[in-house]
Amino acid sequence: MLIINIKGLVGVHPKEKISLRGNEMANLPVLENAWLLLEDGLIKDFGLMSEIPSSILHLPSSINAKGKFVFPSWCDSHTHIVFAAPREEEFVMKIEGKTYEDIAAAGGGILNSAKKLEQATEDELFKRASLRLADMIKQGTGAVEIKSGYGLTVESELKMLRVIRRLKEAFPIPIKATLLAAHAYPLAYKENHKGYINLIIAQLLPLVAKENLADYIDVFCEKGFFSIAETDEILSAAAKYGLKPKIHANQLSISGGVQIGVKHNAISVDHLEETDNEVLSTLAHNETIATLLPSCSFYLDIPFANARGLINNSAKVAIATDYNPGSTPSGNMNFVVSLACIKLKMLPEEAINAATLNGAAAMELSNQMGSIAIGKKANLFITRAMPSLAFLPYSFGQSQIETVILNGEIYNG
Ligand SMILES: N=CN[C@@H](CCC(=O)O)C(=O)O
Ligand SMILES: [Zn+2]
Repeated sequence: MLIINIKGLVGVHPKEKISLRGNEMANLPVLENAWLLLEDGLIKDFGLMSEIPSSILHLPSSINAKGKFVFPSWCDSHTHIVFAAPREEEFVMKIEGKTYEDIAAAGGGILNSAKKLEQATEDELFKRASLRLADMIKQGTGAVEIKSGYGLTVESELKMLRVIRRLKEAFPIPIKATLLAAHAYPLAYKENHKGYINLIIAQLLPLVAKENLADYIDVFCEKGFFSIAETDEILSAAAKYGLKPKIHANQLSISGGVQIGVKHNAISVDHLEETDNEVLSTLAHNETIATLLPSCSFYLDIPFANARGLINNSAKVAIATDYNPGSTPSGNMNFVVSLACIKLKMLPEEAINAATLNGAAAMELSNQMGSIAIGKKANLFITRAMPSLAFLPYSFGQSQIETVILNGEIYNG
C-alpha cells in the first residue's frame, strides 16, 4: 500500500529512539508533503513527494492523503477492558456526592465488578471485551495493555487472563496482559490480608506462569487497598516468574507506590494524580515511565497529574485511557490526548509523543510501534483533512480519524 500527498507524516523519529524524556517530548518530527510505503504489514519506506522514486509512484493501489495527516496508532498502555457489566448506577451516586472511596466502602467499586464477573462465562466476557476493543481500534488505538483484577479468586483471575489471551489471538494488534489480582481485597479476605496475598503468591502466580498468561504484574498500591509492604511482597514474588511491574500508584493519595515501583524497576508507575516533590525527584532521569490517565481525573473529578513537573524533571511521560467500568468508562485515546493538552498543559507534540512512542515503551513495544520508522509495524491512521497537527487535540470530543490501517491493511472492524 502506498499513501501519497500526505500533508504531515507524524512521528518520524529515528528508529533507535524508543522512548522520550523531559524536553525531548516536545520534539515530534513531522515530514510535510510526504509519501509512505507499506509492505508485508510493515513500514517499508517513506520520503518527500518531491523526491518520490518513479518506480514507487506508479504502484497500482495508492491512497491520496491530500490535506490529511498520517499518525502512528495510539498505544494505550493501561486498560481494564475485560469486565462483565458497566456501573452506571455508581455514576449517579457520584453525581449525588459520593466519592470513589465511599462507593468502594459500600461494596460498590471493584468488588461490585468482581461479583458480576464471577457469574459471567469466558465466552460472554470475550464478546463484551471484543466490542470495546473494536471501538478503541476505530478510535485509532493500535496496541493495548489489558489487566485482570475483577476476578479476585484464582479461578476468576485465570478466567480473565484467558479472555485476554483470546483477544490476543483474535485481534490484529499487539496486546499485553497484566495480572492485577492485587486490585482489592475480596470480601472473604477482608480481615485476612495475609491469606489473600498468600493465595496470590502460592497459588495464582505459579498457575499464571505455567500457562504463560501474563506479561506484567500490577498492584493497586493505595490507602485502603494494598500497602507498600504488601506491594513489595507481591512484586518480589512475581519477579521470580519474570513478571515486571506496571503499578497503580498515587491515584487517591501519596501512597509510596512510585518509590516501591521504582525499587522493583517497574516498566511504569501509573495514575500519579497525587504527586509531591519526592515523586518528581524519584522519577527524574529514571527509566520507569510515568503513565498519566487524565480521563480518570476528569471522570472522578480528582486532581490532574503534574505532567509539567514530571517533564521539567526529565521524566518519561506516557498517557493512556485506563478504560474500566468504575473510574474511566471510555477507551477514546483522542479524548485523552485532548485532555492531556487542556488539563495536563502538555503541548500537542508532547501529548502525541506520550500517546504513541512512550505509550509503546510502557508496553515494551517501542521497537515495533509508536513512531513512523522503516521496519516498524504498519499500524497507523489517516485523519480527515486538517489545517494543522494541533487541530486534532483542539477539536476535542470529535474524531478526526478517517482511515485506520493495521498491519498494512485498512481495518473496517
Ligand atoms: N484504581 C484502580 N483501578 C481502576 C479502577 C477500577 C474500578 O473502579 O473498577 C483505575 O485504574 O482507576
Ligand atoms: Zn487502572
